[in-house]
Amino acid sequence: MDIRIFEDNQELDQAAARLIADLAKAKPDAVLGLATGSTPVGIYRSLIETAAAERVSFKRITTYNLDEYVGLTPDNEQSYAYYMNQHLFSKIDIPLNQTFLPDGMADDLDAFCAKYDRMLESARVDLQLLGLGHNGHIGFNEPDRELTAGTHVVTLDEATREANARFFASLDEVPKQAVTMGVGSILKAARILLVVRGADKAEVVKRALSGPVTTDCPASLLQLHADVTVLLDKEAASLLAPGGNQGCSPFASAM
Ligand SMILES: O=P(O)(O)OC[C@H]1O[C@](O)(CO)[C@@H](O)[C@@H]1O
Repeated sequence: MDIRIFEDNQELDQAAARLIADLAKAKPDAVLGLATGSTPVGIYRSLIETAAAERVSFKRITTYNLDEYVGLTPDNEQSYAYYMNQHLFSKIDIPLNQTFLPDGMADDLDAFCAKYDRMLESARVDLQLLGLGHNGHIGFNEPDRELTAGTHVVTLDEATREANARFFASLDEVPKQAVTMGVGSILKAARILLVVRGADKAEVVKRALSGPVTTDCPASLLQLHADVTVLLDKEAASLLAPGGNQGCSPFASAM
């Protein structure tokens, strides 16, 4: 794992945006796996700026998002479809028919999941952006005795609903279910970019990067992937042993 630690959150955003922009330049028809939540907001802002400054085109890029709430229409401000349009798609030149998210409104969710997996199979993700939940979830793959490889419907942990309630008017409005790519699909990406910020995630960062590989912490499965880049702010990295077994040079810092 290539772990980079940043003193400055804007530099972290720029570093993540740089990786995505460089991929789009080197491979104009690249397939991106995208994430939502608070973590990528600054990354998308920085990517939009970089794309404008360096004339990076997304016209031939295809994107697949990790997850979506069940029961929220794309025009619902809390849906991840709305989030992606607001924070990225409406501000770059990507054709919307090349952007894909799980459909949490599908009449037959299981059939939709199978279809999403077929799409992911035929378009291998070049770079998968990931955030990290406090309980170690990636996408909406919650800790469990067993994890699911493919796209599936998941019942959200109460802790996840509570963490995400800040985006809704009340906890009651947070959907109880979501559709998420499975860990198998996530691990199939050629390269993974995990981004984590904040002291409140220091413990789970330590578990994910240097703890045992276990379904109790789905992000720990990333240790099995050959090409993972991790961008952390110094608070999120605060419990990692300097130069320890997570393969990290302390404060590799801003590139
Ligand atoms: O960036 P945040 O808002 O802390 O969310 C972290 C994780 O939670 C999710 O948004 C799902 O709850 C993930 O997609 C994300 O990786």
